[in-house]
Amino acid sequence: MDSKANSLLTDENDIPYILIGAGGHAKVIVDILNEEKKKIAGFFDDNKSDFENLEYLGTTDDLLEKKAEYTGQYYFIIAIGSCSRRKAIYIKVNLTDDCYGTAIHPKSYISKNIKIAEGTVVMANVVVNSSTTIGKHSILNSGSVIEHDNDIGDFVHISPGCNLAGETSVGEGTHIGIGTNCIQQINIGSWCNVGAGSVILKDIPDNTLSYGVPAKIRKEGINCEL
Ligand SMILES: CC(=O)SCCNC(=O)CCNC(=O)[C@H](O)C(C)(C)COP(=O)(O)OP(=O)(O)OC[C@H]1O[C@@H](n2cnc3c(N)ncnc32)[C@H](O)[C@@H]1OP(=O)(O)O
Repeated sequence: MDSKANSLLTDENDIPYILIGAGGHAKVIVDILNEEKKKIAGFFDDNKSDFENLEYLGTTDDLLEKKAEYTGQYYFIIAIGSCSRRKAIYIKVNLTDDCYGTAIHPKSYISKNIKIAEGTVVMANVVVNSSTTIGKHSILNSGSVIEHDNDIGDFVHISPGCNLAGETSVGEGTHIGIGTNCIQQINIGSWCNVGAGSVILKDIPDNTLSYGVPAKIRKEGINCEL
């Protein structure tokens, strides 16, 4: 890759992005970065070398080998929908946190009074209200509403059309299924899987599968981190 042009970069907004992953989730991130008028320098993927007319840069092993030449020149996003795979790639490529950027759709509403950590992706029509914290490498998928004073962990996926009421927390790696609603002041644990269309009325412990209206625990001790 020609990095000469990058030595002329002066504005942080001009720093090009590199995606790790080239599936359906990555396609949506490409759209968001295009909407944000960000440049995309290419992608790494272990299985696919042809994606959205972007330059193929190699496998994650290649990235591991060549990462020094990318550091400080690009923002990376791990563009993989699975929470456990996203974390596994994060551990494997071992880039420092400042190597990661965010992708935030311009047609989302994000309160100025919140924190979103590096690597996180916010899709179209998302609302994030005041005093909420979103961890790193998480996904707020299309049309989800994260109310005030939420605490969303790292590697979380809030699927399209979910509504989380105020003062709710979601632990690391948890996937909340499409169209789920959650009342206020609920604690959802780490590495949980909540099924589509659930209504969460009670706290959900770590490592559980829950679903239904109201959501009930269907399986304990699941380890979707592995
Ligand atoms: C942009 C994107 O695409 S983002 C991705 C969005 N995707 C999602 O949100 C997917 C969420 N996944 C689900 O809801 C899945 O059904 C899961 C994870 C909850 C369960 O999957 P599995 O463990 O494979 O369950 P399985 O399909 O075997 O179903 C077992 C039983 O639970 C029921 N069931 C499964 N999911 C649900 C649900 N969400 N709500 C109510 N009942 C359910 C099934 O009907 C079945 O009932 P039965 O035994 O009476 O026939």
